[in-house]
Amino acid sequence: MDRPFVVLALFGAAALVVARLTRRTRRPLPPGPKPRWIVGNLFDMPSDSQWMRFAEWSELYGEITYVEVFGQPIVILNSLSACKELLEKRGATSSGRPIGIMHELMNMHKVRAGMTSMQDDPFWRYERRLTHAAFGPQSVQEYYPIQEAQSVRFLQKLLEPDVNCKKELRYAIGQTLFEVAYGLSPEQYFDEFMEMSDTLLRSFLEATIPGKFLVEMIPFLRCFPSWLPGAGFKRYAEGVSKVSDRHSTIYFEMVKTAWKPPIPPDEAEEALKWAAAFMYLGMYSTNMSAQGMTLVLRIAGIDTTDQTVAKFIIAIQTHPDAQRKAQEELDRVVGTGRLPTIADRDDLPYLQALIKEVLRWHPGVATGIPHRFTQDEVYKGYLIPKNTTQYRNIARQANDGTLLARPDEFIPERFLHTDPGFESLPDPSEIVFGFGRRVCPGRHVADGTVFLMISRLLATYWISSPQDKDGQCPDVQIDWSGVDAVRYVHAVRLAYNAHERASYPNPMAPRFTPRSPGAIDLIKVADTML
Ligand code: HEM
Repeated sequence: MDRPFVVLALFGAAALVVARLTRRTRRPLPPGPKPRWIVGNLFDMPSDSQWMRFAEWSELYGEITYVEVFGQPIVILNSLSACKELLEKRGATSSGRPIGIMHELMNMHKVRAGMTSMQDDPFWRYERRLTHAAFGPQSVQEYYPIQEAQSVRFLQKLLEPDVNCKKELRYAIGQTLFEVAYGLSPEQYFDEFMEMSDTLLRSFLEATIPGKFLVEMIPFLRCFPSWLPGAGFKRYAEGVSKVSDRHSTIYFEMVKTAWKPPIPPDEAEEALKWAAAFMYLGMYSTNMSAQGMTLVLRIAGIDTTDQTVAKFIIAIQTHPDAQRKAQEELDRVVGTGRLPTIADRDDLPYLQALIKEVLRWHPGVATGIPHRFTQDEVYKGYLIPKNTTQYRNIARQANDGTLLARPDEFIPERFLHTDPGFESLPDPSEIVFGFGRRVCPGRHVADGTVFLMISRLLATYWISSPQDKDGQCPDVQIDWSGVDAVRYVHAVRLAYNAHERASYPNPMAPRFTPRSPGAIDLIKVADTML
């Protein structure tokens, strides 16, 4: 970074710190690592594998850790009970989002990324209401035919020689979300859209990492022209902003004539009225709130769901016993003459336990999407000042050694609650989708997609690691150390790529072998039409 730029940045930060120090603190702040002068805990903050550092802090400081970066207060909620108390019971003061300057510069704030980056205000509450109408537990039943058709399409693709499994999986999940959100499929634009969604999600999440972009701590830096040395963040944001624009514009143009809103017609009319109000207030630069809403549903929903099914595929190759047990249950309950449907779910306890373990094992959104406290709060005698940014250590909660034995291992049986001591084990879907008012609104959609994909894969294929030229199955090596919201995606891809780099005869890991000639027939005749 350039020297004048650093001097100005430090000057701004010093002003912030002085302002903060002069504030009278009535109660102690929660414990945490000692901050340095001006920069605070900047150098303590990990830029990746955040959840692991946060977990180390939880050993030292307990269920809530306090840090500061350039005067910006941050708390990390490590325990489930702190999350439930502060995010669910006191959701009225803990459901804001940090004011994301990078998100604004990347053109995601208020307009493009829709509700994910909106504040806890009437507009956001309205969008949540619409989303609930479209994706609540009852409404999602309408999408089962879409999810079933896409799962069949995926099974059929796997019959083809040299199929690229990860590409086809992503395609199936992406198409499901497109059809759910817009009632149509983008067909010729699909690859381009998926690539853009990838960029947008990665940039969105990167901008939530504390200390990653100085401008988040020192807002006046945003006024610097992008050609100035050291203002690389602005050039980066401009690049992402172009992707945001293209993503929205083409897609909206394409769907505006054919859009079947995923909400009842009277609500759609209401949405248009609100959109007009947004435009009037300058909150939406163009078009309608539905654009932002459905855009974020796709971006927030594709990678998370794709990686959950990918995680299953990785886990199951190395756990043949779990695979065999789930298949025995499916054969007994569903039989081999048809594919499983959502209606079978309640009769498949082992499969349900397996899916819970997939959700729990290395959760994808490891530290959640940060919230902001909109008022001072007091928790167990500690002050959490207004405007504090807050992370949840979801990955640690899912790996809490006091609640479950051998947390690193993949053990579906732990959710059958047959072992003494496991009775109090929380359901992972109450952790990995977040908490309180901001809880993931797409969780019931994800639930259906994940169940249909996993149950149908197990019903028809035996999934194993690829063999090398000597017929040996190499171990799947995954570097989980980089797991957090951003890196997780890379970790799963690494697992696939490891095989690709090793150039096995079939480079597409893993191997899907139809379980029987009957299974092949079942896949071939299954309907992909809605
Ligand atoms: C297994 C799949 C999924 C996981 C693990 C997941 C997880 C999460 C988490 C942890 C959050 C943050 C909650 C918070 O801020 O406290 C979130 C937010 C969100 N998710 Fe999901 N999600 C998944 C699938 C989906 C799907 C399929 C959709 C869309 C249909 C979706 C749409 C959203 C949206 C719009 C938000 C932002 C909500 C807001 O800010 O009010 N997610 N998700």
